[in-house]
Amino acid sequence: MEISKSLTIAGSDSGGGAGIQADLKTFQELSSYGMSVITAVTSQNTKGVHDVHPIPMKHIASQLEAIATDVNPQAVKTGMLGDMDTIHLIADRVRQYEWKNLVVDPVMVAKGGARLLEEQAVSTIKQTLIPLASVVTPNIPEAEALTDKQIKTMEDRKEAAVLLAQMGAQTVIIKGGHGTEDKVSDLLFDGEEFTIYEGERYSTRNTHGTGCTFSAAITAELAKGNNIRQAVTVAKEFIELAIKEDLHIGSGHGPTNHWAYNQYYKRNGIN
Ligand SMILES: Nc1ncnc2c1ncn2[C@@H]1O[C@H](COP(=O)(O)OP(=O)(O)O)[C@@H](O)[C@H]1O
Ligand SMILES: Cc1ncc(COP(=O)(O)O)c(N)n1
Repeated sequence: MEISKSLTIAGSDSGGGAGIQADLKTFQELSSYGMSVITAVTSQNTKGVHDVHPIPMKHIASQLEAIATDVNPQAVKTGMLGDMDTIHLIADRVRQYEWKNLVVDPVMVAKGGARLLEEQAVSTIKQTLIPLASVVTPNIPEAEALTDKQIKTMEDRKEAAVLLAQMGAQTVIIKGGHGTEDKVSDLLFDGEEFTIYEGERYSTRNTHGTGCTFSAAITAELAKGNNIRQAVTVAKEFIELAIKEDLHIGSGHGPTNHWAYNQYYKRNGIN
């Protein structure tokens, strides 16, 4: 059996809940071999982001090259990119190496409020990365920033999804974690049809890294050859269980439980 390979291009979270660490844990749990290109090292814990050290461009490029000249990933995701130059570099290399199944998680601001992307770089994401995306996965504030639209209702979300598809993304998923409804609903638009993935909204502070984990799960499933709807179905179940069965680590916004999906299936005797 050929092993699927997934790559994350993102920031490191020393606290282990988001960024590269969440992505690699998710790839591992979903049986896809994980690789990483680190764009920045954050000094972070469940209480917030305390420091950010951007990785020099030259070294981001050499990490990308090291991967491309040896092991080809079947799916690639982006997370924290920091600035315009990094976005340009990554878009350029994704094209050059002909990497397919690009999942763009347009990370802008951490749950604690720290900016992880400079404000002027929002338009660079729109112009250079979204046109290459198989899937773009903004949360509601990110979708607002990318479309310059206020999003209050499901109709607003649908209009924003259409705008993001017009920017060139093949599939758009506007995540509903920041919504105010009792249920949490993620809206998928594939250029033709809307699908709403609705689930329980769990009341917990342990949601650090939910977006990273969700997009990493989509990436791992695409790397295995699944289509986007199959990938989102698994990713929804993975993130729901990771939030529901929370771990209570740290004194702030704790991480999600990356073991929960596999433990659930073991407990229920399903393989
Ligand atoms: N309290 C919650 N209960 C259940 N699912 C949630 C909750 N918060 C977020 N999610 C799910 O986690 C994923 C990430 O959502 P969101 O929080 O909107 O993204 P981000 O972490 O990028 O801000 C989505 O699939 C969303 O539906
Ligand atoms: C390195 C890194 N990447 C992404 C996030 C976003 O995660 P969240 O929105 O849950 O804080 C983060 N906090 N740190």
